[in-house]
Amino acid sequence: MTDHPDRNAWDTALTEAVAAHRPDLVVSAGFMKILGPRFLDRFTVVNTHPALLPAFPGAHAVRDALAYGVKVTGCTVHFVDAGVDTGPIIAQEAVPVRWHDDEESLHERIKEVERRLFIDVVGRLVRDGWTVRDDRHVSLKCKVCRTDETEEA
Ligand SMILES: Nc1nc2c(c(=O)[nH]1)N[C@@H](CN(C=O)c1ccc(C(=O)N[C@@H](CCC(=O)O)C(=O)O)cc1)CN2
Ligand SMILES: NCC(=O)N[C@@H]1O[C@H](COP(=O)([O-])[O-])[C@@H](O)[C@H]1O
Repeated sequence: MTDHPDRNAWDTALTEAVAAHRPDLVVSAGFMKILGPRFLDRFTVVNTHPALLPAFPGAHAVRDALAYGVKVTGCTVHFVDAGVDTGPIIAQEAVPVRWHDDEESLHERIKEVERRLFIDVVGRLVRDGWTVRDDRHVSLKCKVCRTDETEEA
């Protein structure tokens, strides 16, 4: 971002650079910048966040969860919208907080879950598709039974 005069110019440059690859889906993990409106208008973006949203949004989720004293945290895979970690939630998984945890140990345990969950969810999104109800509620399609997962619930 320091190579551009402002966020708008960065947003435009990033959009054009990624568009050259013609992605069907953009995924972000550890991308620590807020994506701009031009980028989000052009691409569907999926992000992994190291907390159980809506709890602990932002750039320091693991630190904030520890400071709050939660006993359970986790990770969230979500679509990215113009807000900060406010996009529709696709999947979540809980991770227990241990009494001896510090930010590094807890974050590493969360990452172990993310590495599996993120890959699984992105794979299912691109293979089987998804639906979003009321602009908020995401259902992954079940290829075998050809229904939305939530219809089975
Ligand atoms: N428009 C969006 N862009 C991004 C989102 C999002 O939800 N909406 N998620 C992030 C990833 N992320 C959390 O998962 C996240 C990353 C960074 C920040 C943040 O506050 N960044 C600051 C700079 C912080 C720093 O450099 O330490 C900033 O951009 O001003 C919040 C959430 C991916 N992009
Ligand atoms: N708010 C965004 C955020 O905190 N993202 C987090 O950065 C880590 C990247 O791990 P890595 O550096 O080992 O790839 C991941 O835990 C991801 O959820």
